[in-house]
Amino acid sequence: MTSRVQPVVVRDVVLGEGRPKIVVPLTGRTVEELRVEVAALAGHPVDVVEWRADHFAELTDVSRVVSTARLLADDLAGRPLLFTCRTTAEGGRASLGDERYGQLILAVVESGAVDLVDVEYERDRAVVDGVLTAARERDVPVVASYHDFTGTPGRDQIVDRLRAMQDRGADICKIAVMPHGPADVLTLLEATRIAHERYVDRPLITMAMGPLGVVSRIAGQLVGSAATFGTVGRASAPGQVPVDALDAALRLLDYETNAGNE
Ligand SMILES: O=C1C[C@@](O)(C(=O)O)C[C@@H](O)[C@@H]1O
Repeated sequence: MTSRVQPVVVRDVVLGEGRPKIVVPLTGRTVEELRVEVAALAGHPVDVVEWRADHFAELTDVSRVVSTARLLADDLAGRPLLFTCRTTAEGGRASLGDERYGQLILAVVESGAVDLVDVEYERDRAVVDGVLTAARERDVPVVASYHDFTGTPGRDQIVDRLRAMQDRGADICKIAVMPHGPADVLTLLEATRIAHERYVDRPLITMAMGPLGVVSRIAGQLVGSAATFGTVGRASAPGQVPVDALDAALRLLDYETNAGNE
């Protein structure tokens, strides 16, 4: 099977090639808590760090958010930093209107402090397009995201949404769903495979959340999901597993390195 995916390279991490990359969220409320979380990453298999800024107590102070992003990037010493402000509509904590949401993300992109930025695809169209344009100018790859915390859309709906993200110019297309039974998990995996093999030529990140969905967090290489979120400390979404176990599972399922075992 040949992959048509154009990998996204952030520092020394290649998304869209080989084993899925491990992303760890930081959910501290203060600068001090965040720095403790960064220090705790030492010795763990972590490819990318996500700052879930919606947990930050000073989220409404844009310059404080930017200076904190810089500080975290320094502390991370070369590990890529993904900036995410997850709103309440998508399972996060930030209740920001479209305008303030857009201003915050734009300020972070324009600061040059982060390596990747998440934008919620369902936000106001002009806001999403504004972020995509600014990020392109600054060479900051954009992860377009969509979360359904209530259920799992049908297979074709998931595929269509991933394609729509690509058509709008996202560099990476991400969908998280909530399964209510094993069939929902299989729907998510099958939709990912179809999008990856037939329609989307850039990295995808998909997951079924909650305990039922754990298999989707380790099966990415099989179906074409380029990254998976795991924990060092607190989880940012239901079903995330600790990174050491996650890494062991990804290695076990790595069919490229298993090829010699036939
Ligand atoms: O979008 C995602 C995926 C996620 O919701 C998960 O289910 O692992 C975790 C979030 O931190 C991240 O922004």
